[in-house]
Amino acid sequence: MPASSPDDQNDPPTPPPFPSHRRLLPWCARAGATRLPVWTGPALRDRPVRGVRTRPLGENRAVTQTPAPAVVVRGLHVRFGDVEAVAGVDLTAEAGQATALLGRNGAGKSTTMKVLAGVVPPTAGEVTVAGHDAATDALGVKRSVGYCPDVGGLVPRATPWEHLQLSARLRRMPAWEERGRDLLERFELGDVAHRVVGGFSHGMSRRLSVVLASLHDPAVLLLDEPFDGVDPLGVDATLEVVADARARGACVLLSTHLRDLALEACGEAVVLRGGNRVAAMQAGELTGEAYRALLD
Ligand SMILES: Nc1ncnc2c1ncn2[C@@H]1O[C@H](COP(=O)(O)OP(=O)(O)OP(=O)(O)O)[C@@H](O)[C@H]1O
Repeated sequence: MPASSPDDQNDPPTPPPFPSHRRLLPWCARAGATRLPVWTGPALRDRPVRGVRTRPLGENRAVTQTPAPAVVVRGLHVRFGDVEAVAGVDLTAEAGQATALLGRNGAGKSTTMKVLAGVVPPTAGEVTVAGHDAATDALGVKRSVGYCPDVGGLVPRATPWEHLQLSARLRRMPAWEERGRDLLERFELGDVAHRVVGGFSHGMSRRLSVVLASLHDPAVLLLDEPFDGVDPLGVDATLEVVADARARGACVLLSTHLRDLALEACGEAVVLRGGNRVAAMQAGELTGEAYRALLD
């Protein structure tokens, strides 16, 4: 049996999964590569390179369109022991729409998001996400959504690349590496792709959580406080992910305290107070004055 096939001689060996661009070029030279492996390299946005993929997120990717409305919530109640966290929320969100969830601390935003993500069951009411009933088909809900929780969700001893690998494996995604690299680059996490996240700053962890939520192009994207502690470049990357999701027909729900960013990201706004929905309107109508009046 020959030591190597003709293909082996022509093809360079497989590169490490996420090499830094500095290590990649010597590797190609050593391997006698006649072609570069697919690699975007850091600072892609600032330094376009010939032959490097610059496809905008979302382009050429198949999307599972769900019939509108993608999210329906009717009379949602969530109780934790004696605490009524959500006390009668109604909400409808269409495919291709982004809706901001606003309200003071303890208003019930995160709890509503958790129900939409299929991680907390509704105590009462009707919740349908991408056609799946949250009370009876939590797994169907989980499969349809990408969820960035307000806190936690990351494994401190794993790296961003390992988080992506795990997420892709759980979702049985056959080809995800290029998408993963694109997202890490856009969120300026490419250089720390192999660093354990236990040492990440709060903003870095937030950015990685948005990356993980959007990796699989979910039909419903749920972002709970994605801007919290995030720098302006991270904010831009998050706005881009939201715009991309809307463009491919996904439904986005985004919880935040930052009214200005909510208006920038979303066309619709829902305001919660004391676990109740107190307003639903076009985001442009939510002036600072109107918002303050709704909070009091
Ligand atoms: N697991 C829990 N056990 C008991 N009470 C809870 C639990 N989760 C939430 N709550 C309570 O439910 C209410 C709503 O909390 P929630 O986190 O949904 O509010 P929020 O609008 O997201 O607030 P914030 O803006 O501060 O994140 C609060 O009174 C909170 O203390």
